[in-house]
Amino acid sequence: MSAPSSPQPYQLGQRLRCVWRDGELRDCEIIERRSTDDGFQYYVHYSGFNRRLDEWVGSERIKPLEAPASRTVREKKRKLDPAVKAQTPPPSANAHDDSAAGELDAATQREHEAATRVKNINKIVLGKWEINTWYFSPFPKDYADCDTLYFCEFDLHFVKSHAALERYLRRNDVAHPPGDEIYRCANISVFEIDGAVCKTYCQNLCLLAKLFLDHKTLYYDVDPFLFYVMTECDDHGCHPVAYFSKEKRSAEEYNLACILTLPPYQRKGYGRFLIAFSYELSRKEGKVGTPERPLSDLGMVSYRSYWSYVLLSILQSHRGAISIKQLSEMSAIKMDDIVSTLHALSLIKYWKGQHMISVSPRIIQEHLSAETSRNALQVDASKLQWIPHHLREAPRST
Ligand SMILES: CC(=O)SCCNC(=O)CCNC(=O)[C@H](O)C(C)(C)COP(=O)(O)OP(=O)(O)OC[C@H]1O[C@@H](n2cnc3c(N)ncnc32)[C@H](O)[C@@H]1OP(=O)(O)O
Repeated sequence: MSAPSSPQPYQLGQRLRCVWRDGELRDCEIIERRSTDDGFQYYVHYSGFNRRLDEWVGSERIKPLEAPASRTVREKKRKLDPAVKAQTPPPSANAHDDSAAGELDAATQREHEAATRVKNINKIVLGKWEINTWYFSPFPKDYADCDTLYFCEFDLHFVKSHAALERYLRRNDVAHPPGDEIYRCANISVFEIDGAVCKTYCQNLCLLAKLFLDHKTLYYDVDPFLFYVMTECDDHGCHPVAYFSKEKRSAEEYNLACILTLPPYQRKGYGRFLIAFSYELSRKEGKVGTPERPLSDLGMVSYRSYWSYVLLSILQSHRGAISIKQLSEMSAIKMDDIVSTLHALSLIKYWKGQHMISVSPRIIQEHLSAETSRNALQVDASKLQWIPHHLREAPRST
């Protein structure tokens, strides 16, 4: 009798089904394949789900595509609305393909996916955290295929091993990000870092952030940007928890280019705090602002939540009629974002060529009641020490 021949490996691009973490089968596509001592491992993308859920799996989890996806899985997918979708913390969230994909044209989207299809770094160590990454990031060639990268959380220098990090930290006694501390309130500080001055730090921050941002392409050209790093401070230093970047000059009224809350700190209100902070900076500039597009799925829910809260709060305290323009002047939110938010809340009608805000105190109260029961971290504008970039003295040449 001859030995049974080993099964044919699955092919790249093949559509199959894969056992998901909850034991259910989900439709998937094979993106990449690698051989191991026991056979093959496959990098799979789950159809209709965000790429941050892509993962390497053994062949035992893969099944042929015989029957259509089970009704339970399909029905669950359909029932999830954008806010509910992301409620389980990512990357294990049931987050479907993000809105960003819809905002890019199909060719750009295909090109982007081809270039970044397999995650290169699987984990990072940053301060006390070991964090699973979500997406590909273009680290220099020598580091591009490390399973884990080790960062100094204060200057973002990265190395390939724990031992190398320990050696580095013994020689390095910084305990906060570079740049100027422009905000301090209780244990929270925000540092402003100029991309043209602290180039390496800002490039490293972009590379690190790209591990959690799918559709951003700023990595090396950091000179035109300012970076705002939010930290939690204790006796050991100011530990980074979130950041956003902002163009020094934006022709499109962008007041924020990229925003990230590090995964261990997500869902604590830090993203909302930084979004509010970005509008506080716009207010100081005497401008309205809007985030750079495309927004990710998580970016969209965060902005929608912030815009809704701010607009409803103004409407609640305002007496008499109010126009979109007035709302924009009071909030520093761009008019288009106000219109789309009020549409989403069904609080606006288009009548005789004009937008009419139509709202009752009861509806406002209903929307805001969930908000007021939470203890959201607020920006205290009196603690912000900041001069808009265009008003600063140009550095004297020597
Ligand atoms: C312009 C751009 O840069 S778009 C790209 C945005 N950045 C990314 O996608 C990077 C990865 N994601 C992140 O870093 C974070 O999810 C951020 C920055 C988008 C949000 O940061 P967080 O600190 O988690 O936000 P925060 O806790 O303040 O929550 C803000 C709101 O977003 C919503 N939200 C945030 N994360 C989730 C989630 N996983 N599931 C459901 N809702 C969520 C919540 O509704 C919350 O509103 P609430 O206050 O009404 O509950």
